[in-house]
Amino acid sequence: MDNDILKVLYSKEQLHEFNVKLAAELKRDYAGKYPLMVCILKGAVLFMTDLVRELDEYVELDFMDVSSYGGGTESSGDVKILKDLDTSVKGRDVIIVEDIVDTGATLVALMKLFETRQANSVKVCSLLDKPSRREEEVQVDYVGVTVPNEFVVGYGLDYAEKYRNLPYIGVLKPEIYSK
Ligand SMILES: O=P(O)(O)OC[C@H]1O[C@H](OP(=O)(O)OP(=O)(O)O)[C@H](O)[C@@H]1O
Ligand code: HPA
Ligand SMILES: [Mg+2]
Repeated sequence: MDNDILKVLYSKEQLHEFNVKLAAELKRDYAGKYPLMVCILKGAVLFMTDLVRELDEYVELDFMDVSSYGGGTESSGDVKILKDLDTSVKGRDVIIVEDIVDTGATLVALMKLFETRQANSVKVCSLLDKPSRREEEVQVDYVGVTVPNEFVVGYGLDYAEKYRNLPYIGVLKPEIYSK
């Protein structure tokens, strides 16, 4: 897999630092609150499992699978719920945990949904933010790092379902996309 990578953007050590920073912000804002942390599958799974280990607070975890990218690098803009939550969000303080906010389409759909379901509060914690590609206006409350306008893979992020298990985040060699 390493051979397919053009450059590493964030090393394993840097990703750990982002998690420590984000956990400190969440601890400060959610002390004594027992938030419901919603991991958006599949991309956010590695991030959320590392983030919560830095938290040292009571939190509830749930998982939702939504998808808009199919196998490629462009959002279809059509967000489908593939797996819904097990928990009711009514009256809860929800933290949406994302690996990346790109066009914003996924988040807009989720914010609307949780509002309809009467969550007490909904905030967004995303490891990566790519504001250069935004098509929908969304507020990302907690950001690990702002990324350049490149398609990134690793640490949960895929290209055609591959590379999620890379321990770092990087950019693929151009020839990988033409295969
Ligand atoms: O801001 P957007 O343009 O909506 O893009 C961000 C979303 O796209 C990716 O998920 P994807 O739909 O590819 O599913 P996956 O997490 O299973 O890869 C990523 O994990 C975010 O959830
Ligand atoms: O840059 C990205 N990489 C992988 N998946 C994604 N989904 C939205 N943006 C990206
Ligand atoms: Mg994806």
